[in-house]
Amino acid sequence: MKELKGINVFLVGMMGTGKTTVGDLLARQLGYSFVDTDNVIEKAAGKSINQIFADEGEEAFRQLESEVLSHLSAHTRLTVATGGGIVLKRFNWSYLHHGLVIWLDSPVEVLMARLQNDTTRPLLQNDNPAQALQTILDQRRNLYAEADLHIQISAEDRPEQIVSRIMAEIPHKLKSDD
Ligand SMILES: Nc1ncnc2c1ncn2[C@@H]1O[C@H](COP(=O)(O)OP(=O)(O)OP(=O)(O)O)[C@@H](O)[C@H]1O
Ligand SMILES: O=C(O)C1=C[C@@H](O)[C@@H](O)[C@H](O)C1
Ligand SMILES: [Mg+2]
Repeated sequence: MKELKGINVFLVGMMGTGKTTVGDLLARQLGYSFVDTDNVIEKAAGKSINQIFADEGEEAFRQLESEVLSHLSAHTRLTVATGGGIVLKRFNWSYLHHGLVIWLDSPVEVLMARLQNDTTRPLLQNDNPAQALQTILDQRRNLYAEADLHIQISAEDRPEQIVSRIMAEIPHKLKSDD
């Protein structure tokens, strides 16, 4: 899309909101390459995110996440699916704000329905994952809201529809910033 002038697009939002799923489709539509920071971290570390959290702890994971983000920011024409917690470090925003940041915002019930049988999110491996999701969203809502574009997602929205909405919104967003 020519209006973007090659700047990177970052998808932020809660676990299960669809950053990886939507990001891959969006990259194709934009003619961009797709990168997922969680996947890059897993490949670089040679182990799963669960294993990184178990062996080294969340803070070590967050350090790796910042390093990956800083490396990616040397490139252009990327659609980046970020980890749900990328917004937590103020430092990360110095990279995110060089691109266009899109918040994919799904209600906790939708996230829960999607992730209830998923064991790959370490922060949800506890007795009450629905409560954990709600607590995390409450802590991060104001941070996600710093995104340039807010896309609200309901249970019926297919990934292709979400991509269409994003494609329609991007030119408006860039124009209004002129
Ligand atoms: N719009 C959608 N409709 C139905 N299912 C979806 C939709 N978006 C994503 N999913 C499904 O929800 C699950 C979580 O999606 P995804 O892995 O893309 O989320 P994420 O935001 O990347 O999460 P994380 O931050 O943990 O990496 C996957 O099983 C995916 O297939
Ligand atoms: O929301 C979060 O804190 C996380 C989301 C995932 O993308 C992974 O980065 C990891 O499971 C942590
Ligand atoms: Mg993901």
